[in-house]
Order: sequence, then structure tokens, then C-alpha cells
Amino acid sequence: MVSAEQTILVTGGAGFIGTHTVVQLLNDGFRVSIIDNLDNSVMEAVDRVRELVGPKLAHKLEFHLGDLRNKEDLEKLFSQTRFDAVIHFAGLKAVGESVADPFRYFDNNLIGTLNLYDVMRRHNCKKMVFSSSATVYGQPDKIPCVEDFKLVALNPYGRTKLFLEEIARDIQRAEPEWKIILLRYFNPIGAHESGKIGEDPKGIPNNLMPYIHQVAVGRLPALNVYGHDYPTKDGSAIRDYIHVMDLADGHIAALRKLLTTKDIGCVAYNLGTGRGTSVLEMVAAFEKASGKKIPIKLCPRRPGDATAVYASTEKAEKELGWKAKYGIEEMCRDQWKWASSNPWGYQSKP
Ligand SMILES: NC(=O)c1ccc[n+]([C@@H]2O[C@H](COP(=O)([O-])OP(=O)(O)OC[C@H]3O[C@@H](n4cnc5c(N)ncnc54)[C@H](O)[C@@H]3O)[C@@H](O)[C@H]2O)c1
Ligand SMILES: O=c1ccn([C@@H]2O[C@H](COP(=O)(O)OP(=O)(O)O[C@H]3O[C@H](CO)[C@H](O)[C@H](O)[C@H]3O)[C@@H](O)[C@H]2O)c(=O)[nH]1
Repeated sequence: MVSAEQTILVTGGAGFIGTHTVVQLLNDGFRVSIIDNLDNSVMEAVDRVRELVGPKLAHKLEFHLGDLRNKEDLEKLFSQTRFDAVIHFAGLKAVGESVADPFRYFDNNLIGTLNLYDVMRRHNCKKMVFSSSATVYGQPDKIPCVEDFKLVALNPYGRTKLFLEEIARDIQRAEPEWKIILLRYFNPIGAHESGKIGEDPKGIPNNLMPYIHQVAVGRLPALNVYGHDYPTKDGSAIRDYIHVMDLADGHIAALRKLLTTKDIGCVAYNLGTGRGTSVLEMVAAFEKASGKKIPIKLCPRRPGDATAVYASTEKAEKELGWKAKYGIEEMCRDQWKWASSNPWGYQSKP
């Protein structure tokens, strides 16, 4: 049974995907506690979530400043509140940074998650939704990517996701009462339609959409298009972009499955749209949505990038009853709403 009084712990809930998911959880009647160390986020994002859902629902949200690497932070939280399930977003996610400093990635993503499992089992909370990534498919031989493809890691960040998937399977095998859903996100972009919350990366963005966003508002001069000689229709690489609100709803669908279905074990689902869009198509769609010209520079391929990656969405549709609603047009519209009303993200212009 899913009841309005169920309480969900959201680790990393102040971040990009976390804030959007917390809004949907509160709108759905759940109580939510966030734990976040604000390493890649700001308190203002949580304040905006409160503002968005209104004072009545905002009462059902608690924020705890804490770090998953400190078991005491988790222990304190679990001894105060009985959680029905955990949605685990907290983690570092920059591929390049993980290559330069793998220790930081293993320490944060692996140790943080092991601590979380340990405290959860000691408090008998054994339901978890975990943020995995399409990065576990590496450079797939075939597309669309199907959940039972062989998994590989191409960099230390990807290795943390792959290890954490394997760890989840081992934990569930050893203690079958665990229910764990691994969600493999494709490329989340866009923002809440209000334009009040969105992605706000620190430093120069690594990912395509935040980079385009910063060019559009004049923070960066031009977009480097990495690769124009791929064997695709326009020579640029293809990805499966998914609206962050669709992704948030995918978490609610996974959570409902955890809370209502027996013996689900440890199971992975792709969260994507099943449609591929090239970098140049994305630039054109953003220009149309924003009315801004995005100057581009054609550059060599980025090392490690795959030609084309997109999801098979069949399993999530069938077993979670979830399907992405939005297309590229809405993703760019909402990204632009966020960009144009918050050109410097949550901060004012430095
Ligand atoms: N955004 C993407 O493109 C993408 C794609 C696939 C998977 N993911 C995964 O989804 C999750 C959420 O991604 P996001 O885009 O919202 O990232 P984000 O950086 O915006 O959010 C992650 C949040 O976790 C917090 N955090 C990190 N380490 C922590 C720790 N040790 N203790 C407490 N809090 C900690 C950060 O401060 C941040 O608020 C991550 O695990 C990421 O690897 C993201
Ligand atoms: O400034 C940029 C940034 C990106 N790109 C291109 O845009 C496409 C998408 O790149 P992103 O960096 O936005 O996304 P990736 O697909 O490379 O990877 C992201 O999504 C993956 C899931 O599919 C993993 O989660 C990974 O960790 C995460 O960074 C790629 O062809 C890339 O070369 C550019 O041309 N210019």
C-alpha cells in the first residue's frame, strides 16, 4: 500500500535531478527528508522547492546537511525517522574529474553508498531506488540499449556506477528481503516548467545542454561541437535526451513498485525516451525555443564518446507503467525558461 504518510529519504536531494524529484514526491503526498552535503548544490535550490510546492506541502520536507561518508550523519537521521524507502542520488558525476582524481570518486560514491546500505539494513529499511547511468553500456555494439546488455566501465565515474550496480545485486542476493531498483538514466536535461529550479553546474559545464544554456545567456562565447565526422545523418553524435520532469516521474513509478510489489529483487530499468537526437539537431531545437543564435565551433571528437546511444524503453513501460511524455521541443522550452529567468543559476551575477 502507498499511503500519504510514507516517508522517503532522498540523498542528494538538493541537486539537479533530486530537486525535481522532491517536487513530484511532495505533490504526490509523500513526506520527504533530504540529506545533502551541498558539495554540488546550494540551499537556495531547496528553498525554491519549498516555494514551488507551497507552504502546506513544504511542511512535509526536511533538509539535513550531512555527508554520506560520515556514517554518524546517517545514523542520526535513521534513529530520528523511520523511512519507508530511500532514493539515492548523492554522488559525484563529472567524467573528466573522475579520470583526474579517481580516489575522490571511489571515496565519495562507493564509501558513501556502502555506509548508506549499512545504516539502512541496521534500521530495517530495505527498499532503495539507485541512480545508475547509461554509462554502464559503454560504447554499445547495438542500439537501442536493452537492460540485459553486457555492462562495461569506460572511466572511474562509470566504474563507480558499475560497481554499485554489482554491489546492489550481491547485497540483494545475500539478503533477499531487499528490494532495489537501479535506474539507468540517459541524458537528463530541461527544467521544471516554472523555470524556478534547474541544473546549475559549478565551473565550465561538461555536458551539452548546460553548455548551450550558458552560450545562450552570454556566459560563454560558442559551443564546441565534439565530432562532425560520425557516421550519423549530420556527422554529430546521437544521444537520448530526457526531460528531467519525466525522469522525476520515473522515480515515483519505481518507488510505487517498491512499495507495492513483493519479491522484486534487484532490477534495472532504462529511463530514456527511446529517441536519438544529434548534437546539431539539439542546437537547432534550442535556437528555435529561445530565439537565440548559438555560435558553434566544429571540433574533433571527444575521447571516449560513443557515436550513438539511446534506450530501449520497453521494460520500464511494461513493468513500471512509465513512459516519457516530453519531446526535445519541451525540453528546450523549459531549459530556456530556467536559463532566461536565472542566467547565473541560483546565484546573482558575480
Ligand atoms: N545528470 C546526469 O546527466 C546523470 C546521468 C546519469 C546518472 N546521474 C546520476 O544521478 C545522480 C544525481 O545527479 P544530478 O545530475 O542530480 O547531480 P547533482 O550533482 O546535481 O546532485 C547530486 C547531489 O548529491 C550531493 N552529494 C554528492 N556527494 C554527497 C555526499 N557524499 N553526501 C551527501 N550529499 C552528496 C551533491 O551536493 C548534489 O546536491 C548522481 O548519482 C549521478 O551520478 C546523473
Ligand atoms: O560542450 C559540449 C558538450 C558535449 N558535446 C557532445 O554532446 C553529446 C552529449 O554529451 P554530454 O556530455 O552531455 O553527455 P554524455 O552522453 O557524454 O554523458 C552523460 O550522460 C551519460 C549517460 O548517457 C553518462 O551519465 C555521463 O556520465 C554523462 O556525462 C556528446 O556527443 C558530446 O560530445 C559537445 O559537442 N559539446
